[in-house]
Amino acid sequence: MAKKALILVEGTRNTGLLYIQSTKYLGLHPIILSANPARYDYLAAEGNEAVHVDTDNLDALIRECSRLRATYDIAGITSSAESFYATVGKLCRHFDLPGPNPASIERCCDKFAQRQLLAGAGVPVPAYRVAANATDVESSAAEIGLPVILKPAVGSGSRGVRLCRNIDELAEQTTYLLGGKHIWRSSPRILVEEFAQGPYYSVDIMGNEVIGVAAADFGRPPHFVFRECTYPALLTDDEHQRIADVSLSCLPALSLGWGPTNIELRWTKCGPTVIEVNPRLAGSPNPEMVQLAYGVDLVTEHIKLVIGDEWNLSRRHSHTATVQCLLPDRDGTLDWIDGDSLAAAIPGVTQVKLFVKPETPIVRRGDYTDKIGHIIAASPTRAQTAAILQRAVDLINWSITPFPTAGEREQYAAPYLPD
Ligand SMILES: Nc1ncnc2c1ncn2[C@@H]1O[C@H](COP(=O)(O)OP(=O)(O)OP(=O)(O)O)[C@@H](O)[C@H]1O
Repeated sequence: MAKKALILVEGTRNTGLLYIQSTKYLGLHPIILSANPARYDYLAAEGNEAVHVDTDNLDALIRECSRLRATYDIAGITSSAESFYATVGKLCRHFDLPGPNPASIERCCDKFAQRQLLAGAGVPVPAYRVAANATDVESSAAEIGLPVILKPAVGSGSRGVRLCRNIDELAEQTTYLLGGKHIWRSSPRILVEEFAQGPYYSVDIMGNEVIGVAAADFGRPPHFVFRECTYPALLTDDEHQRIADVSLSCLPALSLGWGPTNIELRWTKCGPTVIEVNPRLAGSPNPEMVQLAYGVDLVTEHIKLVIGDEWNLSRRHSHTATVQCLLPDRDGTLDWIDGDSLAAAIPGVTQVKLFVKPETPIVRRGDYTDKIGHIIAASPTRAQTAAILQRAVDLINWSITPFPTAGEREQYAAPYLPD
């Protein structure tokens, strides 16, 4: 009998590995299709099967999956990467496998189209405009009123997202987005949005069911780099219900509801306001934290759905899990970083990850790549988790020597390619 395999189209820095591990846990053989398998260090390290293919080309992907079908029983196709999730939907349709609706995913990934659909359905969203040039940005900001958020209409990881508090910041960010530093995959479109002020919440939905709600905060403005995130968010029953209701109202508005959806909100003076609907699982470490807090393994349950099995979303416990991100306070060369082993040895610390090695240049871009590591702690109570995490964080130290010349900073701050 042919071996059962799960095809993963590309991946993400951390969640991709979770998908591989869950695939194996379910007794399936993972096969990764990638335009550049070398970009995932976890592929070589674990001896996983990777096939080199142009993942931007649907026909090439169909050919490759057809070829693999000669050897394997393909149980399902999925991805942890948002930019390939619509393609996954098309592949699933082609091979008659369970999968997301590709048209819904495509619409949802366009933040302007998403805003229009949500606003049209009466879901609370910040005021928004779309702009293609500096003049449009200025007039949109004038209509909405400062402060505003500027962000690319398509993107993830907070890349290019910035709070603009005055005209100078607005001009600076417009130049950044349109002046060649930001890489656009299609013609530039900038969203200009009202700054929805208030606490931030992230909601994990599977199908039509809210599984978890986290509260998070960010490093220093004008950027939005996650600093800390806790499951479950501290909410009254009524607040939880209002967040769940607004979140679930996004699904019919966007024709979503198959598999995982992650919704980001802020609780403004008008109540829960939707910042973004992501038509996929939240990125790592959220799935790990959902497992610690509620005992539900979202990645494994997603794969069960993908291969046509029944998922089990029942909560097994109610703990508090918090991640603290390690954010550098300056640019320069990382001389050393230590304390990770000591921190990891503290009971209740479940994960200590460092993403950088000594001698690495650190250039903060104001997005998710600024994180140099994170620590996760979990325990049955909120107070205990906070105390464990504080002990662990206090053990991690590092030193960064500023770059000697501005030129050196520029050299490392060269534009980077999207995932
Ligand atoms: N209009 C807004 N009002 C308030 N905060 C906002 C607004 N737009 C974006 N943000 C903040 O910026 C962060 C990143 O924005 P957004 O989610 O749109 O970008 P992204 O690139 O899709 O990021 P991610 O992949 O993390 O979801 C949000 O988590 C939110 O905290």
